[in-house]
Amino acid sequence: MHKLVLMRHGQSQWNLENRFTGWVDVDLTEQGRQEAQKAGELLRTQGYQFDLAYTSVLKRAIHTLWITLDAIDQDWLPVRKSWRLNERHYGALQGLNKSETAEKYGEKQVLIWRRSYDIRPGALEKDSPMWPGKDPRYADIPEAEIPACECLKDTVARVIPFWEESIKPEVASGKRVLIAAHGNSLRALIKHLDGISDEDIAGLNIPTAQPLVYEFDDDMKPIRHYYLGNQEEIAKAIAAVAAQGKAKN
Ligand SMILES: O=C(O)[C@H](O)COP(=O)(O)O
Repeated sequence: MHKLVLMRHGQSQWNLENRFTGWVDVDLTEQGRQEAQKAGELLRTQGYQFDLAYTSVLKRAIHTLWITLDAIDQDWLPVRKSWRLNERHYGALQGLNKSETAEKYGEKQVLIWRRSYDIRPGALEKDSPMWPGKDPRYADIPEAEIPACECLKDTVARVIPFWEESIKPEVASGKRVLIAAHGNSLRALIKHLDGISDEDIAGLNIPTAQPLVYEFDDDMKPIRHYYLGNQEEIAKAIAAVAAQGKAKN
């Protein structure tokens, strides 16, 4: 049996402000750092140790991983960073407040932008300061692959090859792996692992900084998965993520 631990980053500044974030490199809030610390302490008390970690190239996930590894005294752990684990790119929605966007365009439209499988939001213009093509961390991505926006299907198309080619073989070889990533890059991976339909994935929301354990058989077939933390707290956090797209008035 093989285990894998997935974890979304802790609360970010734009989570707190309820803004579409995507590839904008915002940091954790103090609460987000505390959430990461609590997750690390939970992993430590339950005896988790790792051989390898993966994360994105966005600081909210990287800092979550740093804090978590420090809490389990594994700051030394090898870490592989990839843009393929980045949050889904929210295009022209990035920076907009989700509730205000729901007031302007309707909650139904925001739900479609947030949770439909293959409907993209508006694209960023290439002259936008948020266009990733000028960011040196993405210098190795062919221009044609640099996203100006993504639907979840696009995120699946970049996450799953990375899972199959890099992460899955390490887990299959017996390495204990921790992935610190983002709500939608994890939704893309979980959709693949659990065989969730394009329709049903709309109902999946991931709370911040809650360790999610996957167990696989020796053929890497998922056997079961479970959150380690307080189940009532996790259910509330999941509901809060789902409600982010509600209009205030
Ligand atoms: O990028 C963002 O806005 C969030 O991290 C994920 O947003 P969502 O839960 O609205 O998809």
